[in-house]
Amino acid sequence: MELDLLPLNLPSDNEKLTVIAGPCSAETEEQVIETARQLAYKGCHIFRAGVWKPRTKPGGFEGNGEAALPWLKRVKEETGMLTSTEVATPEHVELALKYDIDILWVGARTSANPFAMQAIADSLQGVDIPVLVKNPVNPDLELWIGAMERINQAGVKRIAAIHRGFSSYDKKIYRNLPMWQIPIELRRRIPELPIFCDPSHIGGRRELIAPLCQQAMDLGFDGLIIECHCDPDKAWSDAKQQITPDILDYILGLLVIRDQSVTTEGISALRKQIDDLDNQLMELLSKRMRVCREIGHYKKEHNMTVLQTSRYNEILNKRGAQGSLCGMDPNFIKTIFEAVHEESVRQQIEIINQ
Ligand SMILES: O=C(O)C(=O)C[C@]1(C(=O)O)C=C[C@@H](O)C=C1
Repeated sequence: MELDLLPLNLPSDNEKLTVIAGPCSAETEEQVIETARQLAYKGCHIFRAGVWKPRTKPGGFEGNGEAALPWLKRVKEETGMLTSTEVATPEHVELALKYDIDILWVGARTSANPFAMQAIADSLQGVDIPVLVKNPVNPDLELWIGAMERINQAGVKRIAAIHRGFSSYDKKIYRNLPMWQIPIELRRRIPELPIFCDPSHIGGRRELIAPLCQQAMDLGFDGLIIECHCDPDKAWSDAKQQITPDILDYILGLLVIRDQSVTTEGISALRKQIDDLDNQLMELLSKRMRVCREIGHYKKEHNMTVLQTSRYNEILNKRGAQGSLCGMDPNFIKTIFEAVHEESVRQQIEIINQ
């Protein structure tokens, strides 16, 4: 199924970029209004605040619920900013609409659950409101697209994806692994779908927000959703990843926004070189596979196993080291040769079973 989309039609902060900013959670009326005022002063057009907070464990602050929605309404009245919040159930949708929230987003735990997505989609039948869908917690592109298809089937055409990274046991650098290849594949599959980056949840730490924003711009993302708090150290949730409106302004000021309208004419000669090199790679690969098939016949005649671990290891180590010397990431080389070996094994298995 293809998504039937319309432009989001959201105000941009500096012509090219849509920024949504505000606290992780709407804690108190004062905190919401103060943060919103500071953001509006810095030229921010869209305010975010979590009202219902899905926490990993019980006992944490789970949001003020409906009580916080009039605060967001006040933000809109007093600053002119659009407001947005996370919805996870049809009741949330109903209440958000009742309080004139302008933009809804669906969180990563909800987009991972088709039943929850369908219930939200059903509650949005006939409603024209932009809906931003975060990637599911697990790196499953089909699930992410499926979540957006459900919303789209309900008649919502202003849809965007939010890349918030993927949950992982390894939290050494990032809170959620960016796995950029997944939003890149989403862009390849649905080029007209706007993609926002959520550097706060990917990074989980203030220091990572600026480089993550830049990376998103380098990849041609359409917007950013960033957690901002008037007093981040005192935040009731996700304190480490929230920044002040001042810092946000500083980060956005330094951001280099790439020009997507530049034509690729100037690099056509270089692309021709790439085409020639790719052709050579293809020829070499097919020559290599021919030799592998020959080995396959030999293995069949001599009743040998296809998998030869010590040779496979030798190749991975040798080529990995060679890759480093040529300025390439050894993991990249490993991935390439793993794939080559996989195909070689597949072809040999076919041969020995003929
Ligand atoms: O050297 C072999 O035995 C091969 O069949 C070639 C090859 C390869 O593709 O490089 C394939 C399978 C083996 O596991 C090891 C290496």
